[in-house]
Amino acid sequence: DSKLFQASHAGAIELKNRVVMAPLTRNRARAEDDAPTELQAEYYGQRAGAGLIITEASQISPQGKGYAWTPGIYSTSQVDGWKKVTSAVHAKGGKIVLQLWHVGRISHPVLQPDGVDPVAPSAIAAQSKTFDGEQFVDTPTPRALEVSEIPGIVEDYRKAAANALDAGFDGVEVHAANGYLIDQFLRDGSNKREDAYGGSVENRSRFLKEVMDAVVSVWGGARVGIRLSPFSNANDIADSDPQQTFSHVIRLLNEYDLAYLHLVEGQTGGPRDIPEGGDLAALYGLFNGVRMGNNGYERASAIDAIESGRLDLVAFGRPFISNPDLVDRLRADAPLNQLDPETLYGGNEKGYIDYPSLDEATIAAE
Ligand SMILES: C=C(C(=O)O)c1ccccc1
Repeated sequence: DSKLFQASHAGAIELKNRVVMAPLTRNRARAEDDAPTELQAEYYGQRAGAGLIITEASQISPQGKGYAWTPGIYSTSQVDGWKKVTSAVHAKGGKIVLQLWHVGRISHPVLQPDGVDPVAPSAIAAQSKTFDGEQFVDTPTPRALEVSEIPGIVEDYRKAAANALDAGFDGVEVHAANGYLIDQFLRDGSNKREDAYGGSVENRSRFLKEVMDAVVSVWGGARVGIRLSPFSNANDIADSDPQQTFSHVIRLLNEYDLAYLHLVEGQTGGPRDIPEGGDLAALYGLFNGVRMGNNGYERASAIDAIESGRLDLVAFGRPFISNPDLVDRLRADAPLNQLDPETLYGGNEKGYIDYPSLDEATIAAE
């Protein structure tokens, strides 16, 4: 058996193998209250063969919502929904952490409470779109946050982290990637503030530090992971020197003794190329804990990444959508179900909980 299938850990979280289900937005939360239901419990329960499941991004507050039908982690009904999910995964011997999300400027007034403008570090629109439940709409120019509003958002992260603890998760992942709020603060393309939260890399990392202080105060570092996408331009995010910015960020993160560092390697869900001056290995090398890599991994490249020591854990996104039993298939080097691109986002159980596992598929083929 390859080391990919051997037991491991992410901080205090014991894992039965080194295969991680990456966070995947599927836009299927219950419409009236953005809460997970039995449908999500079935979906995640089917995928409990993963060493670790990271849930889809879940907004920490109504202000943190940026797409139709994504789940929240700020209300009682949402926590009750997530309890169904964690129970289903634990019943199958799985481990699961929740990804804490605030979209910042990647939203639209129709998705915001009272139709207000989305917020961000600076009033700079992303050249991006979001889905409002009917159609794709351009993300508008956001309102720049007042310094006085920042403690309230940090408190929303703390409360959301506490809600995830109540819901029975094994930990949480802070979503600091893909051009959402934390990433908007980190990168100088989106953060033009002239106060303590902007300018130097220390100042641009201040919001992240305050969020980590809050989340770690609830969970302890050993059950908190973080996702970064140093070289991605998802949602029109950009930085003039990502290697310097993220080297500073990773050194800052070392003080928390986190469960893991999760890096998107290259463009999110796209090419794995690293831009001139970028050095992924150097970034992983700065981190003092477990290293998790994602983006386009397959069986051979995942085995190589683990056995070469370059990574400790490998996260798979799209393969887990169409293969609930991905770990069994990778171990057996069995064929994988193809993904149906039409049912990735939105909809119901079709393309969500109806992908067959190996034994079902074999029986069906007989
Ligand atoms: C949370 C997302 C991310 O991190 O990119 C996301 C959101 C909408 C569609 C796909 C992915």
